[in-house]
Amino acid sequence: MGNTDGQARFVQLALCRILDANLDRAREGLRTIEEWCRFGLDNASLTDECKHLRQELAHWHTPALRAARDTPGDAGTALTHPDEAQRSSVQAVLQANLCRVEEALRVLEEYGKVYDPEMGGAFKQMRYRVYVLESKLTANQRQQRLERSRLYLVTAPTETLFATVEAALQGGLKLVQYRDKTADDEVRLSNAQKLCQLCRRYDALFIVNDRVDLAIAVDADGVHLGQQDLPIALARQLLGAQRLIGRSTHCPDDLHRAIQEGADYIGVGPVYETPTKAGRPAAGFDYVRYAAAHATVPWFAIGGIDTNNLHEVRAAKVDRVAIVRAIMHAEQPMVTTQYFLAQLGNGRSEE
Ligand SMILES: Cc1ncc(COP(=O)(O)OP(=O)(O)O)c(N)n1
Ligand SMILES: Cc1nc(C(=O)O)sc1CCOP(=O)(O)O
Ligand SMILES: [Mg+2]
Repeated sequence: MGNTDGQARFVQLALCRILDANLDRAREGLRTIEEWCRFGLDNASLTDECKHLRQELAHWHTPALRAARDTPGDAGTALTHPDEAQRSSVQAVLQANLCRVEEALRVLEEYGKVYDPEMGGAFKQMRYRVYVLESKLTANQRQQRLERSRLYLVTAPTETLFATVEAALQGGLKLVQYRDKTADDEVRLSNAQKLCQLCRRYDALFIVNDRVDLAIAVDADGVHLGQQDLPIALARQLLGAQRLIGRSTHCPDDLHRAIQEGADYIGVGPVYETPTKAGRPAAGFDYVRYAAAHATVPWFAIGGIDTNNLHEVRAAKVDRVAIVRAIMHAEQPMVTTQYFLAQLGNGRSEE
């Protein structure tokens, strides 16, 4: 009998320690996420949601559970994973902390059911709220990063593909599209995988041209679709709400349709005729100025833009440009990228 009592007390104590440790874990993780929502994203509603979740956790974190804490006797405190010592980017910090919160809430849900019948349901509900937070955070992150991008490198299949893209990333580029109209799928998949990893290392968005299947396969940030490519609605179904979809536009009708169909950004061009898109006539500056006045999503002027004509393009109220040859064929892609970025700056072009 005494033994059974002892066992029951041991189980109760272990339960309290599990709940205490996971309440701490979830609260710390949420606080880490909250700081980014507040100071990094300046997003009041996401900040508020983190705070409310933390307050609800605090409500369950009773003195009885805290009293069970035995940090010196906890065999787990010395265990760390090498990944914890180093995070490659803010994204990695957020991802790790979202996982941490979700895992902790799952543990709280399972063991909480034994401790207090109301705990299971409460933590389950919180876990779903964290999934929603994660979706909003991911979608918002990509949109915000897109908004901040003024220079968009669209690749061409050169022998120095990876070195050139890496040089541009070292120059500060934050948005890359993999475009290769001729390679076999096997090569495209492998190139897209490598470029995607490269972009992750430099905290840059990675978009795949034309191919929704490749974008999904390599977990890209989005896809770019031309007027002859898949409809946006179908791509959205396949890619989900969080990935970016870009659409090429060549005239005002294209622009309004793309925005109405839910494109996250549009290409506007060709500004000048270009051998990269041989046979397509220039859309010209009238259309560029129309886009400047009417586009309600980020838009990138594209087609024949280089360091010599950038000032003329800027004068047509262009804040964002997409470039193929001027960077892919540059002698010094890093320096050229830095030049474009410096010229594009952060603000609006001269009135
Ligand atoms: C940013 C950007 N704008 C336009 C295009 C051209 O897309 P599309 O008309 O589908 O032509 P291809 O690139 O597929 O030949 C683009 N890729 N990126
Ligand atoms: C791929 C592409 N799309 C265009 C459009 O107008 O939709 S122009 C273009 C080619 C841009 O290449 P470059 O910078 O070498 O001129
Ligand atoms: Mg296309």
